[in-house]
Amino acid sequence: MPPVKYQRGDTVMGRWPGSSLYYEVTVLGFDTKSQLYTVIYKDGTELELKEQDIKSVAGFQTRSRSRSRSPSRRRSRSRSPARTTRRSSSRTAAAVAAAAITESAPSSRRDTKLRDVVEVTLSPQQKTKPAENNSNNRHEEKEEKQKEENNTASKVNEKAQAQVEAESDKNQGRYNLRRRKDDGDAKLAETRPEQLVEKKYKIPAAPATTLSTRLDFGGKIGAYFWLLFLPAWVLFLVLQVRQKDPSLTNFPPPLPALEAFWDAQALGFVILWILFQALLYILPVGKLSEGMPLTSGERLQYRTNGFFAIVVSAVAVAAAVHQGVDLTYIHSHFLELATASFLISIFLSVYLYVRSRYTASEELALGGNSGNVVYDFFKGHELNPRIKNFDLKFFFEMRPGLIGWCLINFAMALAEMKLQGLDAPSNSMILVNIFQLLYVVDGLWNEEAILTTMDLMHDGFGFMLAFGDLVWVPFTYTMQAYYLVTHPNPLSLPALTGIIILKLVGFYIFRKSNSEKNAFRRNPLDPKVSHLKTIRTATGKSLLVSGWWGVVRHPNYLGDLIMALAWSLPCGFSHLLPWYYMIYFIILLVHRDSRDMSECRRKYGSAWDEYCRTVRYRIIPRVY
Ligand SMILES: NC(=O)C1=CN([C@@H]2O[C@H](COP(=O)(O)OP(=O)(O)OC[C@H]3O[C@@H](n4cnc5c(N)ncnc54)[C@H](OP(=O)(O)O)[C@@H]3O)[C@@H](O)[C@H]2O)C=CC1
Ligand SMILES: CC(C)=CCC[C@@H](C)[C@H]1CC=C2C3=C(CC[C@@]21C)[C@@]1(C)CC[C@H](O)C(C)(C)[C@@H]1CC3
Repeated sequence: MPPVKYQRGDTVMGRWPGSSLYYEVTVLGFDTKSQLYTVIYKDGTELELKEQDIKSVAGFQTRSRSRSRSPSRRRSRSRSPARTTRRSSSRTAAAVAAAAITESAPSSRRDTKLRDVVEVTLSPQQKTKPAENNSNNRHEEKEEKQKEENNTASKVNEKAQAQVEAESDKNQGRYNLRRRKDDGDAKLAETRPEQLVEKKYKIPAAPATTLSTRLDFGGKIGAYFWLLFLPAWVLFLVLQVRQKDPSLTNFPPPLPALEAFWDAQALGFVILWILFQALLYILPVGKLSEGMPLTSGERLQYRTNGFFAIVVSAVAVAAAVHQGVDLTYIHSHFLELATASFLISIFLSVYLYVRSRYTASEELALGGNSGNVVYDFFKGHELNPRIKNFDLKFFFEMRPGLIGWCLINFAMALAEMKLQGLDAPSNSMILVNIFQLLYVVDGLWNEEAILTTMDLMHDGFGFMLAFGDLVWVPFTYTMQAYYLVTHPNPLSLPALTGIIILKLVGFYIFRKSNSEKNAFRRNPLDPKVSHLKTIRTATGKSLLVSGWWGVVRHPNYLGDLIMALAWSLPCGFSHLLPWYYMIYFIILLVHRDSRDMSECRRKYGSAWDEYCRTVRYRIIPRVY
């Protein structure tokens, strides 16, 4: 086993996750299994870092000493990554970073015997008004920025500098990256304005479990559970919806013979469908969009021609129907098609896991790196698996399953007409079809926006997403349409109108909020979002605190949930089954919200806490 490079108690420079900024940290330990160092930043944030994200202090110090500074200023330079003072609070994060890398005095004065570390923090000047316009300080800021730009130390981080400068003229909130409380949900430690606070804290005896290693979904045991439960649940739903009376009193649904699951033709159709979508994806039609910067600073390119793909698919399906292809096959062979998709998702997940074992560590997702085969297989290890320019995660999330969902819904409408002897689908079926088609078309029209979502930016690609994209979406999101085939639910005109209004309201919130965040993440100076208030974070990125993202922390989830309600209502209240999506979606989004909270807290430290204090509710204003 190679020797451990940095020892417990060493003071080194650690990269701030998600950025290329380095701050002074103290090594708390090294986990041989995960090969990660647990380090503590001066503000008290504990993280796990890979060896390549750690550098010795010496390399940084050589560039810094040429600066002449007043003692007080020098003192303030030795603080935590995001520390703010009256003068420095308005500096760019890169400048703060430059500051952070220039001095190392306090913790190098550490008494290693006592294992104490001196933490110096300065409270923000206007902590109670985090998102106010700091225009009075503009001139001072510019001067300060100019000085920082001339400083050779700031060159260490040119990329971050450029990114942050793009945001520097915006309304900026002030933040304080203090030592975080465990329940950092908007509860910051009391701070005294304009006061230098010296704190001492002990290095824990053993490396603390940090947020970056916290395993989601119930950890390793949970991964086993979900691997079995998710396919079993899809099977249950598919068998249940086929029943004449799909109520829970008829549980469990009768299990069909093994042959009923398998149909080679169904497998062939699914493979053809995926290949057809892949072909549309690689066609040099449509825009090439850039993803968010990776930790390396690189940006991947994505062919965002999803709208083109769904239009061509619709034309192809219409042509096939016109040629006499009976799409009700999808209804009558639902189980076989689901089984075929499941097999493909297993095959894909195994491929993804195996290739992730040979992938360079900087291309791996932060999660899905537990060292446990089952957990990593489930959660996904590689962040952006690609075959040449073919991005697998992007493709599978946006194309075969999503467009397949609309195809299945359409097939259900035809099946309803056939089985109920109708000339046209029922109003309920039309609503469900149009609502969900609108959702998918909107997603594909705004395909670029997916590049700023959690899945694309943070999650690895493994079984969970592969199964989610290929099985879960097309075979469970279609439950309402499937249910309506044999369970008609006539709607009165007022009910119909009410449901349409509800859908439109949900859609408006969903679209506006997603577009606002996407526009902001792509270009904070975009006139559509440049007037919004923000909080700057130590990574150089800012957080919106007004507009939609100032109402609740996940306005997009709120809109999505309202739409989900509008999808279930056309099915009436006779059975729970068509409400399954609504119930599942509440659980999914509440869980996603808490995952995102942890991730953002890890990334943004107390700037995130500040955001949470300002925007108190997660999804539903004044309720949750
Ligand atoms: N139908 C379905 O099955 C599902 C639909 N969805 C929908 O997909 C969409 C995307 O959802 P999801 O990926 O979960 O999450 P979001 O699109 O909400 O992305 C979360 C990220 O946004 C950034 N962010 C959070 N708060 C702010 C802020 N105040 N200002 C600026 N950026 C902020 C953070 O990333 P960073 O700071 O790193 O940029 C955070 O990690 C949603 O509309 C959701 O409803 C999601 C799951 C399933
Ligand atoms: C239980 C289980 C297997 C969960 C897997 C979750 C996935 C099904 C979802 C995770 C995020 C998704 C998104 C969409 C579909 C469902 C999955 C893959 C999405 C593509 C639907 C269309 C929207 O417009 C969207 C683009 C915003 C959305 C993005 C997230």
